[in-house]
Amino acid sequence: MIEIAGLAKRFEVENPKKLSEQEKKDPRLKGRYFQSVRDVSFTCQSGEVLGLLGPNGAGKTTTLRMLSTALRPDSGSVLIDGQDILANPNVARKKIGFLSSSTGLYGRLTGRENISYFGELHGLSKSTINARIEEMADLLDMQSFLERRAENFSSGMKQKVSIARAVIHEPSLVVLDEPTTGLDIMATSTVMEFIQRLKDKGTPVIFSTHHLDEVQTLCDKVTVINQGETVFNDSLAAFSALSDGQMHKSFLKTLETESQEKSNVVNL
Ligand SMILES: Nc1ncnc2c1ncn2[C@@H]1O[C@H](COP(=O)(O)OP(=O)(O)OP(=O)(O)O)[C@@H](O)[C@H]1O
Repeated sequence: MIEIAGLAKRFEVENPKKLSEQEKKDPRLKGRYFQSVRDVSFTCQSGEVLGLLGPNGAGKTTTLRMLSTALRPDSGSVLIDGQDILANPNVARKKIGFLSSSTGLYGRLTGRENISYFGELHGLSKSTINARIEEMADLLDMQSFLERRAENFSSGMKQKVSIARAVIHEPSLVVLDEPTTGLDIMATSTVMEFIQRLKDKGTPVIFSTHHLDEVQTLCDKVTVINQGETVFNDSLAAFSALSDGQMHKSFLKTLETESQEKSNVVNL
């Protein structure tokens, strides 16, 4: 189980001229700092899939990077199975499988070598790595390109190898930043089936997405972030009930939530 409470992260603005027009008007901009994440809280238990939603720039990636220890929060806590991961980042790296939206593959290595390299970094034996790769090659439909160099992979091939690489060590929590962005329908459904399989095994999965159909199909819980703050945190059923099952309307409704009402909506 993972418990996140009161996460916050601000960045120093190096060049205010480079801010977008939207960022210049954003209430999170305070002098020389942009408060990307102001107050984010949610929990995800064994066997649950949590969908993290929010408009562009809401703070989803920043939040997921803090969970994965790639970024250190300014305040707040992250507990995995009761362990404080901010105090024990190495424990966290063993327990979490993180798919970042920006990490690339090594182009000169084959798909297999890219995955294997991460397995070695995690201290797995050659035989364990090979067995895991075989299993994931089937689940993620990678057999046809596993021995090819990654430099000419399509987006779908890259994403499948990146996912396999992120979970090679069988982490107890999987965090995926927009896992299906840019993928075609076949690759998307393979990735979704893979998430479903993790769920069936009892592994909690947290993933960010802009695709509400994925949330409807896979998620038990929904967390919506707007301008760096949690504005909704409850079950999929409660999210759906905000607007008689019309997911996009539910989403828009959560964004209308005033801060004063937040404490009523956020149900930790
Ligand atoms: N290293 C950084 N330095 C300065 N500002 C940053 C940094 N990282 C993120 N931000 C800003 O913080 C805000 C939140 O960014 P983040 O990438 O977390 O949003 P997001 O919800 O993942 O958006 P999207 O849906 O577009 O991927 C954005 O305005 C972004 O420009």
